[in-house]
Amino acid sequence: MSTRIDVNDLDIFYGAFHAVQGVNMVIEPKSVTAFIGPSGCGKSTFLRTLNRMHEVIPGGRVQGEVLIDGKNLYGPGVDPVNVRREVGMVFQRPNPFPTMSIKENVLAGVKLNSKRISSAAADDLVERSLRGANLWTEVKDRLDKPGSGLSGGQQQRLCIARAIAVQPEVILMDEPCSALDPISTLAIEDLINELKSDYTVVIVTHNMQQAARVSDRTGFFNLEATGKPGRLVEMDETSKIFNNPAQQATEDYISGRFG
Ligand SMILES: Nc1ncnc2c1ncn2[C@@H]1O[C@H](COP(=O)(O)OP(=O)(O)OP(=O)(O)O)[C@@H](O)[C@H]1O
Repeated sequence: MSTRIDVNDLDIFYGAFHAVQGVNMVIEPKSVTAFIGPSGCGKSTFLRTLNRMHEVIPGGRVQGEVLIDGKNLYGPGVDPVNVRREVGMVFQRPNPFPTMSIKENVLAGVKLNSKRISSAAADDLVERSLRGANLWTEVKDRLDKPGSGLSGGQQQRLCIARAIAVQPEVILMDEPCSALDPISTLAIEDLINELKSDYTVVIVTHNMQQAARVSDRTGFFNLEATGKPGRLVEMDETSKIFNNPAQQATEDYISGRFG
C-alpha cells in the first residue's frame, strides 16, 4: 500500500463562494505531507476534497481533477463510498462512537463497508489495527469497555486504529492533535512517523513546529483577503519551506510576520 496523489487545477466551492482556487500539487507516496496557512485559507476544505467529503456539505462542489494513482476520484461512475475506504480520515476531535466498545469502534468502518468477517479474523484485525495505532498494550485487557472511557489521546489513537482497520491507502488528518495535551500530541506525532512506512499521510496543522517535526513536504496556503479564494502559494520539502522558502508570503508566515 502506498499511493501518489496528483491534483490538477482544482477549484473548490461552497455554493457561489469560491473557497479555494487553482490548486496543482503532487502528494508523494509513503510520505507525510503537511498543509499550513492562516485560518480560513482553505486547508481543511482542500483536505476534504481528497476523499470526496467536501461534497457531503450542501452546496459543496469542485472543478478539476484529483488522481489517485492515475485514477480521477471525480471521474464518472466513481463511488464516493469506495473513495472514502481508500482514503481514510481522522478528525480534529477524537470521535469514537460513544456507545460502542473499543473493539466495536475498531471494527465500525469495516462493518459499515458491509464486510462479513469471522470472529477470529475480527480479533486478528482488531489487534493488528490497535498495534498499528500504538494502542494495543494500553487497551488489550479492556477491549469490551466503551471507547469513550479512554483518554483524549487514546481516543484519537483509537480513531486512527479505526481508520487503519479498513486498510486504506491514504490517511488524511485534520488537525489531529489540536484537542490533545503535549504528551498525547507527541504520541500521535510518533505514530504519524511510523504510519508513513505503510501509508500516504496528509495532515493539516496550525502548529508550524508540528509540520516541521512530522512532515517530509509542506504546502503553504494563503488568501489575499477575506472573501477571496485561498490558494496554494508554494509546496516543497519541509526543510526548504522552513529554511529557505521561494515566496515572500511563505517567509512572512513562517517567521510570524504575517498579517
Ligand atoms: N460548510 C461551509 N459552508 C460555507 N463556507 C465554508 C464552510 N466551511 C468552510 N467555509 C469557508 O471556506 C473557507 C475555507 O475554510 P477552511 O475551514 O477550509 O479553512 P482553514 O484554512 O482550514 O481554516 P482553519 O485553519 O481556521 O481551520 C472559509 O472562508 C470558510 O468560512
